[in-house]
Amino acid sequence: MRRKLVVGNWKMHGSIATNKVLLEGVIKGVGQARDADYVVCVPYPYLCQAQHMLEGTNIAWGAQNLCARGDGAVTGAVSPTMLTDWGCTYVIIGHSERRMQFHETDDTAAARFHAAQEAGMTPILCMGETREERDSDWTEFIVGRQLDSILRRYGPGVLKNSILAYEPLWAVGTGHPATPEQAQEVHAFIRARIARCDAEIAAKVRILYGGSVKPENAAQLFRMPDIDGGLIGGASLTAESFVPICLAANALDAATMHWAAAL
Ligand SMILES: O=C(CO)COP(=O)(O)O
Repeated sequence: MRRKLVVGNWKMHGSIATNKVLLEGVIKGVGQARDADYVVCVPYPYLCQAQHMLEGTNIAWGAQNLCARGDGAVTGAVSPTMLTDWGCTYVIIGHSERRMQFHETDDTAAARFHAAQEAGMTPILCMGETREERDSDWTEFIVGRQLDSILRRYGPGVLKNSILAYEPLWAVGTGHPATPEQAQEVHAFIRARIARCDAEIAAKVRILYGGSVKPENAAQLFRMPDIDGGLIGGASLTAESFVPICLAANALDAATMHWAAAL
């Protein structure tokens, strides 16, 4: 039984004042929801604020990227141990915006994925195809390649302490999410590909869906058998939209768990 997980990716949004309102709202709305896991991935300058406000709550915090190298002469970069110093337990790796705008590759994503784990954090590896790639029927080729960049280097064992996220680029920030069936199809593909290496790990790894998840569509997406929660961009920026998404995951999980326990 996989616990649902909802991760907010604030991207490059926020200020000390607006974060305070947002986090207070999320703590109030989600504080009692114990049947799923919650994380917010904030811009680096706000890690201190996130730690200060979230320590002792049921909401974890993380970063949106890291440098694979240890402390050293790398101007502008942030090392894994700097993140753990601020209590980060999660870090997003290989987001499509990093791949497209900062020329990150499968290779650098793999190195950062591994560096995050070495520092004791849980990496959230993002994968997904563009609209053109989907229209050309390349979805499985692209997502398979992105997944294999990790599997081929480190083997399936590294997935024990990691999260995978399917984020089709055509759904990110567009207001046009994948249908639950479209997302499920790719999630099942990812799980089956891992199962070829290790069936037990494949059954346990959590795979999130990201791309225009909103309160209106979260429950339908989270109900699919291979969708274990969401990676939320725009809708994670206000408590009014983020809390209902978190609660959708919580309610589903509680309901399924009770159902499973009754069997
Ligand atoms: O990129 C995303 C999360 O990482 C998804 O963004 P949106 O929810 O704004 O589509």
